[in-house]
Amino acid sequence: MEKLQESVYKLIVETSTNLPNDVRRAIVSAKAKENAGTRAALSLTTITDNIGMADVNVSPICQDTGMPTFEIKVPVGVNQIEMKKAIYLAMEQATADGKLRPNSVDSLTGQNSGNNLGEGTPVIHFEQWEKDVIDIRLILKGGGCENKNIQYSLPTELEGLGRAGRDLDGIRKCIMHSVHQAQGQGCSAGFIGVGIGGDRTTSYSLAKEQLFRTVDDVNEVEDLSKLEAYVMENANKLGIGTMGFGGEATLLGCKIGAMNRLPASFFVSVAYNCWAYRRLGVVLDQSTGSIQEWLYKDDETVDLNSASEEVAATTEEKQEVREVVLEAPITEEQIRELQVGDVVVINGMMHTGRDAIHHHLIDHDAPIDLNGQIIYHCGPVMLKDEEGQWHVKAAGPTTSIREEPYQGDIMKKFGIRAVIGKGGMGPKTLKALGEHGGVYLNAIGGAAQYYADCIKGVKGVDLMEFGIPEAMWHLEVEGFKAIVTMDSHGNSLHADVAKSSLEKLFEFKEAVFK
Ligand SMILES: O=C(O)C[C@H](O)C(=O)O
Ligand code: SF4
Repeated sequence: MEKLQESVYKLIVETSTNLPNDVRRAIVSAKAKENAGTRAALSLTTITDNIGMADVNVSPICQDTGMPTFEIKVPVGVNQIEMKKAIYLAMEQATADGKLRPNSVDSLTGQNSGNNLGEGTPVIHFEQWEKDVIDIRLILKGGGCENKNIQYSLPTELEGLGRAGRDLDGIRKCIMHSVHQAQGQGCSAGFIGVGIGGDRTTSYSLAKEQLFRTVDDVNEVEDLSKLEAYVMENANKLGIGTMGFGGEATLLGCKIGAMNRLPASFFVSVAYNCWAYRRLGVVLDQSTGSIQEWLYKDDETVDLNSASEEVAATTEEKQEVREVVLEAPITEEQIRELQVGDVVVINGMMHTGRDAIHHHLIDHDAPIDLNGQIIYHCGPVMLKDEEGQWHVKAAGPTTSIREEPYQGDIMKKFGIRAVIGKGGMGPKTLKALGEHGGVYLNAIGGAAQYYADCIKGVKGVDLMEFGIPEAMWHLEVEGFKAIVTMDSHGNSLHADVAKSSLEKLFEFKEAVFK
């Protein structure tokens, strides 16, 4: 198995940097359905540009390279202990090369292991089979979409949909509800895997297994096939849209599996995967470990730009967008002029801050003067060169709602004027934006290459003890674009979309599968 480590390394790099064709086709076809010039179409263009940049740069599509999960089938007699060792070495190498972000954190101390290895990371599942080759599939599913997974225990009452019983229609309601509760926070438009039955653990595993089916795969079970088709048609009527900005494309794939359950239990588990649906596989020679075949790859070069031009030529509808250039330090007056829908173009400095920093700043001083400054909710992939200079390898926004308990207080305490993130924030932050004179800017989740390209210099780093993703990086940017989705006048696009999509969810209350 002398080639095994190298083969696994290639699998990791390709999975992190090169989105499979079935996913590309789904994204391109979603883009074709959005009217040119709308926020949804512009977001999808950023996403397709980002996919292309990751190809060229051979760098992570999204900075969150997720929980690496290997599903492996081996012939009887293959040494699984040796295989694990090779996987660990490949993981370390991919992390050192900036293809994976160091993502394994001690749950009690918060210490980042730095090499993506640790208790429970990576996830490796082995299964024996009768074939004489090794099949390794890898999924890199990020934390933001993982947080939007949901499990239902039937029967239950669902907001907007009423009673969900222990039948196909109850399952239908759970799935519709799951898409609604995710809103844009898992970087919609997304893909869902659904597991019906099992116990709480196996139900979720079954849901995740569905994510290994290709987007165009048709379910062999007739009832499930009908349900998959129903969900694809109707979840997209909720109007949540890409990034939760509203629009036609909310869900790009739905795959459902069922397994037996206990008489007393009836679980429906939904695994939500963002548009950055990174999963690939390889078939390996069992004696050398060399790659014989790639899975989820085909020879087509999917044209990432085709759809937008076609639609631009045939549609007249365009949203008028006002562009405002900002450079820190920003005054309260500048912030008060901004309205939901404006596009802000940022030049100059911004500072990253996410979970650990927000927790820290509540009862500590900031390492720099943050008055009038911009905080970017981002945990980048960084590499240090031989001269000790840091370089940004990937730097998209993280889900902002996690900072909801802290954000308003921190903005007021330090005089911060703008925060950039994705998925929006809640009423506490909205109120603080009004009182203090602050703004929330939504960047496109997952577009880590696109934003890394706007970062022209790393001017320093503080609080490195929190690990690379959680440290405070001081970044100089040029032409960094984000959309005002919460302003200082009490307006929130996120609250509006949550409300209108809930009203639409009510329309799916009546039984469909009797
Ligand atoms: O950890 C991150 O960088 C982002 C995360 O995947 C998220 O979606 O919030
Ligand atoms: S930031 Fe968005 S695209 Fe990236 S892993 Fe998180 S949910 Fe996925």
